[in-house]
Amino acid sequence: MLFREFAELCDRLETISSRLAMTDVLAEVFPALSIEELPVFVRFMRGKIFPDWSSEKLGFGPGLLYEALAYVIGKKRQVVISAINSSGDTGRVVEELLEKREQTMFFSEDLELLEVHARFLQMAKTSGRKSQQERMRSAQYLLSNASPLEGRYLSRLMLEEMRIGVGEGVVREAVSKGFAVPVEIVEHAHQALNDLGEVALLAKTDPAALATVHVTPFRPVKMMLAQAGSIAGMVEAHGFLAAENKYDGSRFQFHKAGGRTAIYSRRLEEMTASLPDVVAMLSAATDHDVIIDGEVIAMQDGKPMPFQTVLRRIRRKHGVSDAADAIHMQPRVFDILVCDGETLIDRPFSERRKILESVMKDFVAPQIVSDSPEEIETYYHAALDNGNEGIMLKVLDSPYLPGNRGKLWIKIKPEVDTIDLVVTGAEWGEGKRAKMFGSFLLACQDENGELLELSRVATGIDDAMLAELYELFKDKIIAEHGKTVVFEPDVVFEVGYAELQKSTTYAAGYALRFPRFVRLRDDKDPSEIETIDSLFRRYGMQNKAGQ
Ligand SMILES: Nc1ncnc2c1ncn2[C@@H]1O[C@H](COP(=O)(O)OP(=O)(O)OP(=O)(O)O)[C@@H](O)[C@H]1O
Repeated sequence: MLFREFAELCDRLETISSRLAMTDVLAEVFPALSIEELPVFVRFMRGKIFPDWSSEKLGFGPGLLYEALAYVIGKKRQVVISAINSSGDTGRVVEELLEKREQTMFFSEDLELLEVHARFLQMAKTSGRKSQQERMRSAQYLLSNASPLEGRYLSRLMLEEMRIGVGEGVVREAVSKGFAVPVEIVEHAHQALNDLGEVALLAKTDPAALATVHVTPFRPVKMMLAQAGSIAGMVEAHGFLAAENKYDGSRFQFHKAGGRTAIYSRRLEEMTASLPDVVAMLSAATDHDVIIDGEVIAMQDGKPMPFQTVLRRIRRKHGVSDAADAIHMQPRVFDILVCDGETLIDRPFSERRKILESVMKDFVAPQIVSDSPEEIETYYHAALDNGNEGIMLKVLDSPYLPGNRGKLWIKIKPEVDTIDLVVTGAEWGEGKRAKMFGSFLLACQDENGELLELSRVATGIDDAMLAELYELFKDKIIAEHGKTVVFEPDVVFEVGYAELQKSTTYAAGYALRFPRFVRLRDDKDPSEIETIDSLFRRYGMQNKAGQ
């Protein structure tokens, strides 16, 4: 497949709003692709270069893209930056700039889809002193040979944001339709493999194998998540339940196989290097090859320390052993996904729990099993008294559903109205804070993952946190004009507020009254932020409550 054909298809998909119509287009294309092209194509559609389980990064930020483009169109970098600053859509700007380039600067070599992919892999692999230059050269090569339309999608791929509205669900349905495999089997395989590219490839080459896929060591799967609910409601629906502390720490997935170990964050980033102490503790606690789910907390004098302390440790890249001495981390494990090569995610939770207890000599999270609302209520208050966030209630016969936020896990915690939003920009501070960011611009998302801004937050951030935020955001600046900076939308804030108001100032149509920073949630992926739908529900509930 030529990259031009891929770009034309993306352009077409961008104009289609019906899910079904999108599915049909993809279901027709998938079977026609070669076995090399299919996984690449599927990942590209979703704006991905690597499988979702991979920690690999292209290492290509907006800065490099602007520079490569400036070279290709024979203009100054500033020309590119101002064009991008005045639009929100980098892909379209790249397209327009390529349209205006002088024809002598266009080398019309047809780019193949696989060749583009190979170049990306090469860009990701380069390391060392000359790596930026090498990445730049590859980007220049690709953009020089690209038509304007190809440029739109090349640049979006480089920044890993496709914006063509093709969600995971559409791809799964298209795989199901294109290769005549039941959609439940595609979904299950996707949960276990965490890579739609490989799922599509298996559907093409060995559909029978799709039904029996395994969770594989060192390919993390998404974590199972919880909804809010009530103790009474859960007991009524299920009778006997498991209740555990809801630890106020950071989620992890620990993998051990064949003498190798690794630990991954909720965002599936490998954290082995920043948590060597936790890895060593977990590894010593079992003689088996396992994939284990848990939460790591920081302890002082027998009490959990604030969640922010845990994240600070995790973010740390240098001086890890000093940090490990200063902050004592403790894992708590509560689920097991694989044991000695056997995938356990489809087994009932109660069985997995028995296996977990039999293979882990330590760190297993305490649990009660009860059908008494009073007993669970008492357990909940004890959990809070011991510095936990609340409790988790889990259905005993539930499978482990990677990435699912369903009713099988319910969280019970004190009511606090906070909201998770992604930071899209900031303003430089004033006076003694002139070298720090003063206020942060926040956004929620619509159903396609488009970001819609809805407030600024400046309150509730102390000097130490401001300094920490500066360190975190300084490498995420995409553009800057005057006092305003635009960030790559990558960091999530949890924000409190007094009230939700309708607004004509912000794109979301709502604004937060008295927003205040509660905490940094850089363990959360931006895809997990508040949606317009849930904002709408919040607004409705708030007004109902006020009547
Ligand atoms: N015993 C436990 N079992 C499962 N998850 C636990 C447990 N203790 C703590 N957790 C944490 O609770 C989270 C599940 O709650 P939820 O799905 O609402 O995530 P969350 O958005 O981080 O929740 P919140 O915003 O309330 O902290 C898990 O991601 C995990 O990090």
